[in-house]
Amino acid sequence: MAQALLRWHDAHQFCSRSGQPTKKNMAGSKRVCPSSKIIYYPQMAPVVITLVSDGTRCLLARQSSFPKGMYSALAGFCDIGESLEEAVRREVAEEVGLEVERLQYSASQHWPFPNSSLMIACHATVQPGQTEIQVNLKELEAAGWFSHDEVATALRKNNPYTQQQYGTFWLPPKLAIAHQLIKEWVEKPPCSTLPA
Ligand SMILES: NC(=O)c1ccc[n+]([C@@H]2O[C@H](COP(=O)([O-])OP(=O)(O)OC[C@H]3O[C@@H](n4cnc5c(N)ncnc54)[C@H](O)[C@@H]3O)[C@@H](O)[C@H]2O)c1
Repeated sequence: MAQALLRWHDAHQFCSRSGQPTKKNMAGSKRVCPSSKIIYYPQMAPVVITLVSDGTRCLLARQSSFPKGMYSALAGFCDIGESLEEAVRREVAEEVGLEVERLQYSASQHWPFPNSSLMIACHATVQPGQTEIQVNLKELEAAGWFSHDEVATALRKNNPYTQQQYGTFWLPPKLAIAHQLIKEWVEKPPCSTLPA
């Protein structure tokens, strides 16, 4: 959190209107341009992260930049003007070609890498019978459905060091909200849902 704030100050040294240097306030909570009087506040980008389920399986995906063997839930930045529900539906459709039927909010997390994001985690379901995925290879390297047993076993054994070595499937570490979302699904598949 402190590092994220320091990075934000470092990247906002100049006013985008006047081009003049901005000044940090005593608390470090904002920067002001003495010339244009514009006040700059630290910002976070909202990101939706969604664990899609068809009732019995969950959908996990990986990007080529992920460590070898690691699969996670689908994530993507919210666009300007979008609601959380719209962002979830768009991201799931764009990345794997599925239509979200229902969604349920789970939790949120500040994520400082590489810049500040507010991760908004949701469970989503698709209609049984409409589960054929079309992986968008511009965004993902691979995606697939995983059974409850496969995911529960991966969670129990989750050790990035050995699993990367053997190239077996593993999940994000505990500090990531993706891990909590997957754990939640394994322990108690969501039952109360909101219309998407
Ligand atoms: N905590 C977790 O469990 C967890 C899990 C997955 C992803 N994440 C984080 O979520 C974020 C988004 O994930 P992703 O897989 O889409 O990331 P990504 O870094 O692959 O970004 C995808 C694309 O979004 C665009 N982009 C970058 N910054 C943006 C911004 N501020 N607003 C709008 N678009 C932007 C870029 O074109 C980028 O290529 C990343 O910061 C990632 O680290 C966190």
